[in-house]
Amino acid sequence: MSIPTIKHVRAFTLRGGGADYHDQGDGHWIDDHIATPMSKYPQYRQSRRSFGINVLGTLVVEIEASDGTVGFAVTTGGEPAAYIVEHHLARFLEGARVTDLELIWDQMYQSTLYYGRKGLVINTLSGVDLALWDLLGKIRQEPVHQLLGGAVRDELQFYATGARPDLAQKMGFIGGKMALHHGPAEGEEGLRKNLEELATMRERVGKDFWLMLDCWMSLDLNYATRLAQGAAEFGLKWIEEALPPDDYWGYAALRKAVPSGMLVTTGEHEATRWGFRMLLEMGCCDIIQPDVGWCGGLTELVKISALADAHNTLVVPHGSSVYSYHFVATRHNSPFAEFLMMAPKADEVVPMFHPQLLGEPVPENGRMRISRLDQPGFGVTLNPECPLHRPYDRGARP
Ligand SMILES: C[C@H](O)[C@H](O)CC(=O)C(=O)O
Ligand SMILES: [Mg+2]
Repeated sequence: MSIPTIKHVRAFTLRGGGADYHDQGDGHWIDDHIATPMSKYPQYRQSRRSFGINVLGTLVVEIEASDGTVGFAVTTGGEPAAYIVEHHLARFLEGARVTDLELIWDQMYQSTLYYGRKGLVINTLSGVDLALWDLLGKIRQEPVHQLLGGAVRDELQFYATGARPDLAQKMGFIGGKMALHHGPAEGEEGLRKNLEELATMRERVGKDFWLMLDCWMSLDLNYATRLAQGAAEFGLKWIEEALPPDDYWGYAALRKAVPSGMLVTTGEHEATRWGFRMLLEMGCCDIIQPDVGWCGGLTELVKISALADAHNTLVVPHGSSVYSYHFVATRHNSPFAEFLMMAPKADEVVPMFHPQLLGEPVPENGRMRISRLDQPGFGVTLNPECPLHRPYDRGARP
């Protein structure tokens, strides 16, 4: 059986929402006084865009096979990621077989170790890996969830991340996760406001609806512990990413300090099996939340998930739309998924990577039938109305 080879790899950039979901306009809930590690500087407190959260933009990776099939993926990374793809990573793909996922992953990872390991480089590698899975699915005419071993359930269930868990409840989601608004630099008054916002939302949604707080790396152990203790009264289900990602010791201590029954979650800014090994072996959290577009791609997420399973830890991937849906469908230890509310007021369901993808499925009544994912590859196409820019064009290969 002849297996197509990879003919050409191309990297493009795109602006305006999509995979770089923080790249939104004024008045969006996702940029409205959200606590961050930069909140200690008053001038960077009101807007995350003010400190550059959206400087990178979206990276689009396209991989063309010798039979003319093209796979693609989007992630965060923009122009510097495009440079890494075109000038460094492409060499490990062009000429390889489209089935060489493990070999290509290892070569991309080992060859960038001296400047990579986490962050931008692993985002980039993840984008390439996802594009390769898309290509393989298209060549085999199978959805990625089938390539992964097949779905273990008929539908996905979602919680919603956004400013309005009360509306998410009406839309059928199983829970709502709000961004924390005030960090330690805003003192006792900020802490009180955080708890008041939670109390108000609990009153609106009633007793049983899940409510979670996303702290986006903004707290210290003392503040996080006091927040968790204060939030217990309002039935907080989990406290997310309370501490900087490198503070494994802080997470382990926080997990012991939170009120019984409250979960500690983290991992969206962690990468590779080696990073997640730290979280798992140190007992840092109850749920890990890798982002498949940032943690090393699908090839790596499968390994991270197996490691988590052996530690009796759930894997609920961060955001990432179809790239997460195909994965969650296939794992017993991923019982539900996240849906990021990208409508500016979080008052309606719009596709998570809008406007960059076409054919991106969304939850209906908080659920999605797996059959919605039954298209070759990840089942999405690039929206031709979003203008692609190829900053490091190496031209077409013969
Ligand atoms: C709302 C959070 O600050 C962030 O923008 C998204 C996130 O961390 C999550 O969905 O989880
Ligand atoms: Mg988060």
